[in-house]
Amino acid sequence: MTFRLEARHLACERDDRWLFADLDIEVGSGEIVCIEGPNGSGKTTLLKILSGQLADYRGELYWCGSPMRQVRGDFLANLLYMGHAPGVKAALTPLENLAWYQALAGETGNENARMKALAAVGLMGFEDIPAAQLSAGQQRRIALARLELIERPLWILDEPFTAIDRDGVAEFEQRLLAHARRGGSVLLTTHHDLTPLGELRRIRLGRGAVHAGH
Ligand SMILES: Nc1ncnc2c1ncn2[C@@H]1O[C@H](COP(=O)(O)OP(=O)(O)OP(=O)(O)O)[C@@H](O)[C@H]1O
Repeated sequence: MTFRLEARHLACERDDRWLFADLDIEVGSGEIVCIEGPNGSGKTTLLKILSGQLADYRGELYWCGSPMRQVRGDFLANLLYMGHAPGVKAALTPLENLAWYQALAGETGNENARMKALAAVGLMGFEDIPAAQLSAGQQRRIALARLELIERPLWILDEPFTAIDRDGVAEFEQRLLAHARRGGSVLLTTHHDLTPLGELRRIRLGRGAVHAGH
């Protein structure tokens, strides 16, 4: 399947200033797009708009060429969004967290697949320990196991590498690349330096560049 998410003339105002204005973005099969910019430049806001979580913006979103409001259900069925916070339930074990993610995605799955996903993110041996007792990086790895477990072509990831160690970042970067090479796509923010690759495009947001002027 080939697909494309497009934003045209996107603009968003916060606190009487434009975070971005007249912004065009496209991401399609096989592409990785990294949104860069300093703290407060609007990266999280932009990813929330592109993943359909915010409505207070100007401009148009299209999924596979159709206006988003007409194809929202299809778009959401193809999207895996991972927010800034890891979104891990502290009282649940890694295995239970993965079962919970699957339930949210409308899937039942099986324990073998969940164990395989945990092994892939380096959590073998920790599967039955409540997440509250795991380190910040291990909790982030539980969240990242979703990428292994839930098959969605478009990944929108807000700071996915927070608290991940250097070797882990290199491994996850390879996972993003493998996803793109299988025809998937990734839209992400990260303060890590990603390896420059053919699949990677960068979009830079500025800080408080334009005042809204009312
Ligand atoms: N709901 C909101 N209401 C008012 N202002 C907001 C809201 N959400 C975000 N902002 C403001 O918009 C600006 C951009 O925030 P955003 O979280 O998108 O930045 P960011 O580039 O992701 O930052 P960081 O690198 O620190 O994560 C900030 O100044 C923030 O205070």
